[in-house]
Amino acid sequence: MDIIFLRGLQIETIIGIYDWEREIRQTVVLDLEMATDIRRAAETDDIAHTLDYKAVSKRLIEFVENSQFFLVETLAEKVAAILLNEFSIPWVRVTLNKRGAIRGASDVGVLIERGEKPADA
Ligand SMILES: Nc1nc2c(c(=O)[nH]1)N=C([C@H](O)[C@@H](O)CO)CN2
Repeated sequence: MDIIFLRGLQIETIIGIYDWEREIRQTVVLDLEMATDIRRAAETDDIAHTLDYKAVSKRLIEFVENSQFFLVETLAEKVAAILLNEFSIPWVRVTLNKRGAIRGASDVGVLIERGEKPADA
């Protein structure tokens, strides 16, 4: 199984359970691992035969910037669903970091895996 990864995608959004969090935008950081067979693209050297990580980042920036969820769990689940359903990715690992949300901790968030890992061809 091959993986296309995208790390450290910072997006500003409304997220949080407290009243003050509904009034401001906070940064979430996405790390993505997306199962994709890259061999055809490597043979043909053609973007049409692979997952376009630029298209993924554009779609997620647009979605997350316009979202207003309370929980990091909900946002991570929605991000995973977009990847599986709109980009036909069979398996994803999504790490959503609400950096700095907990005093004394550098990072907090969720890591989820969704879909089925393809068997190696
Ligand atoms: N499991 C979770 N716990 C908490 C969340 C969350 O989204 N999932 N959110 C908060 C607050 O919004 C926090 O991030 C603000 O400091 C608290 N716990």
